[in-house]
Amino acid sequence: MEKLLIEGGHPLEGTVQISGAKNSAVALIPAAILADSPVTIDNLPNISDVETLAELLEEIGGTTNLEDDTLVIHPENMFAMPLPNGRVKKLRASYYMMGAMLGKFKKAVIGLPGGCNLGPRPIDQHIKGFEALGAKVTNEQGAVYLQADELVGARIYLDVVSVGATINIMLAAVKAKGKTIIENAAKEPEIIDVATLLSNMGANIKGAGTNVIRITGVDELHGCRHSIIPDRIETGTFMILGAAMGQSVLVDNVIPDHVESLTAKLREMGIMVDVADDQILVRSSENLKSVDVKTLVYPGFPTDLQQPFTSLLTQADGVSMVTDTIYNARFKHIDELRRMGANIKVEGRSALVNGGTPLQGAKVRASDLRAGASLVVAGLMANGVTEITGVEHIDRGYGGLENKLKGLGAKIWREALTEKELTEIKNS
Ligand SMILES: CC(=O)N[C@H]1[C@@H](OP(=O)(O)OP(=O)(O)OC[C@H]2O[C@@H](n3ccc(=O)[nH]c3=O)[C@H](O)[C@@H]2O)O[C@H](CO)[C@@H](O)[C@@H]1O
Ligand SMILES: C=C(OP(=O)(O)O)C(=O)O
Repeated sequence: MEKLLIEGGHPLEGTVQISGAKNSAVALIPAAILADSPVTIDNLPNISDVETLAELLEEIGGTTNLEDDTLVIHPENMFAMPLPNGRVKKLRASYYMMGAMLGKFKKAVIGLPGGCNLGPRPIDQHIKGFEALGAKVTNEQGAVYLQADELVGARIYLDVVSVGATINIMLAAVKAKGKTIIENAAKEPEIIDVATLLSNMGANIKGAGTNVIRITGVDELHGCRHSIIPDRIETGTFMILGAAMGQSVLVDNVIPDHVESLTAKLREMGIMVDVADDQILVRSSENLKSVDVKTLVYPGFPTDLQQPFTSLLTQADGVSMVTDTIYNARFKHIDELRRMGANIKVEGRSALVNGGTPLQGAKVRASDLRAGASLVVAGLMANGVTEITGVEHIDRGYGGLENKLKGLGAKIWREALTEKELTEIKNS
């Protein structure tokens, strides 16, 4: 196990290339199960979630070949191998194995997923969708058992707007008999990306990116080649870093529309944000203004940027209120920011950030992926050295983070954990 060390206070300058989107990649890889010939996915991020999913595909008899940022998936010999334990617990997106395997084999056994601990993350809407398509679903000893004689299209209204449920139902429905209509569907760009891949495989999907998705089932899906959209959360993280420490940070290979809510908030804070076709230039400012922010479903402010954005707000003048309407317990980073000198109070779903307190380097722990991002932002702004453990969470979603930051002039490096630190973590 490793830790990240950051010597704070160095300005950032230069260009950073954004990788393919994690939350697309982790759905596109399971989607390939549905094809009957090879699927090639380009622009993959170099993250552990991608590795874990490729390994899961191998467990069910597939072969995968990862070279640079391209993954070739051979689904021809896959079978309905039960996956009740093991790797499925390492990430959230293993839930897509349910929809994809149900769609392909009409049965699946998948352990309940892992992923970031953000408070309760039920999958009742996924199950509701599978059942509406005709599957019998039971939950036994921490694994979900799915079985259908045949899948038949249905009208499914999501009680909660859910990215995972929308994609999972699409995966299960593309080969079902007849028409499926998903109402109150999520509209995130990653959903359009998955629908694009499935359509290129031969699926018939209309309305992805709106709140009603119509799918007409087809008998066969074939292989194809697909390039992943840029990661809007990595884009936003580097924009926040630019706002925090950037003399001038050019975030390259992005889709600016996907981060409009963040661009607007940064401008409200007094940050200069220049938007071009596929690049965003961010320059910090001496006087950051406090702002209130509320996370919402897309195109609202993304919950996945709430934590890194909170770190930036610690340096704004005045009090900012951060409200997470998606995950009410996504505040595990706050205690760690307090260790670094931040003045933040959590009240219910909101964090009140009393800005303008200088941050000091400290030993902190990333409890989840974006908590890790928030501590990296804080560490770069702080005086002295910050040591971040829990790096395995950061590695689930940010590929080559140190190299990208070093390229901008940051002083950041990795070290192996000492025996004492390993024991402390085990006992905590
Ligand atoms: C792998 C992946 O793509 N992860 C993203 C996905 O997670 P994930 O797909 O898990 O998130 P959802 O969009 O499903 O969750 C949104 C809200 O709906 C609730 N809910 C969800 C499903 C369900 O069956 N029942 C239910 O009540 C959740 O508890 C949460 O409060 O979208 C989240 C919200 O943008 C992001 O933070 C995650 O980065
Ligand atoms: C919450 C996240 O990831 P996951 O859903 O994979 O846990 C995230 O990417 O911020």
